[in-house]
Amino acid sequence: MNAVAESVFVAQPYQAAGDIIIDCKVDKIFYGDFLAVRDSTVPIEKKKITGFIGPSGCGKSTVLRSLNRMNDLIQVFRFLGSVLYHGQDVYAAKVDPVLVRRYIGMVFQQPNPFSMSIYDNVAFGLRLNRFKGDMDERVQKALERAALWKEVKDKLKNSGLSLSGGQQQRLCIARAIATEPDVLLMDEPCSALDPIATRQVEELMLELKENYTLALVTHNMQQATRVADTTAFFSVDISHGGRTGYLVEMGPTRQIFEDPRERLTKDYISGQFS
Ligand SMILES: Nc1ncnc2c1ncn2[C@@H]1O[C@H](COP(=O)(O)OP(=O)(O)OP(=O)(O)O)[C@@H](O)[C@H]1O
Repeated sequence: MNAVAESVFVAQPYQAAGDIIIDCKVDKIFYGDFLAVRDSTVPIEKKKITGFIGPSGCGKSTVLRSLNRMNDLIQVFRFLGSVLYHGQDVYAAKVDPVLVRRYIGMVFQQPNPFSMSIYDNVAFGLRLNRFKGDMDERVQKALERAALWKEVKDKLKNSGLSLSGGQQQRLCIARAIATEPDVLLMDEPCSALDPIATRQVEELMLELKENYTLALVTHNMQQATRVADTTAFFSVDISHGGRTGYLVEMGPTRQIFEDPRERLTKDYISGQFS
């Protein structure tokens, strides 16, 4: 593909087979004057795992974090487009971003338990939301769903920071699901974990999709093939002297890896650039 063609490249929209829970249409995303992402339509299907892959700087995290307005915390961030969650634009003027994050939760790259007990970590969001129900039951349920309960049930008062890295990440997942969100955004959740802990978190993702919708940024292409139902491949357009990310292709993971439509996708997954 020559530079001019690449500069106007817009991916064919992915026609999702299932229900779409978040319909994200990025026109442009800026950090100050810097155009970070353009022209990317990324539908997130209900109770599926959508993987975001692509070279460094192509905007995977930027798009992921736009889905629950996490980037609002960055002053120079500007989003042009729409993110429809159950048909409602999360960027509409009257929408409270805190409420958006209540329904669309987030798990980060580095496990980041708070410096408090395992129990209090999981109860944190519930208390913030003034949860009035049975706290013990909800904490247990979240830890069970995060496949951590058996390992921590006798030491709930111990600090969350006393757990191993993999356990800490599962604790963060328990904290994120305790408030019963609909969608979990995961930004390279295994990059700080060893292979065994990575496998556990991947298995957990597959279990979680029975109840939740997941979107996952990963650098690890094997991980995308292992867990993602659908994969979105982003690249970087350097044709105008900038470094602007855009969606090249999105489709069922198998098709993206075994029979990609676009040359760029093929080159990336065959390791010809990174
Ligand atoms: N807070 C910020 N302020 C300014 N520019 C930013 C900010 N965050 C990201 N960027 C820029 O936006 C572009 C996209 O970054 P982003 O982190 O979304 O890419 P990525 O594909 O997730 O990269 P990586 O795989 O390296 O994590 C990059 O050029 C990056 O430098």
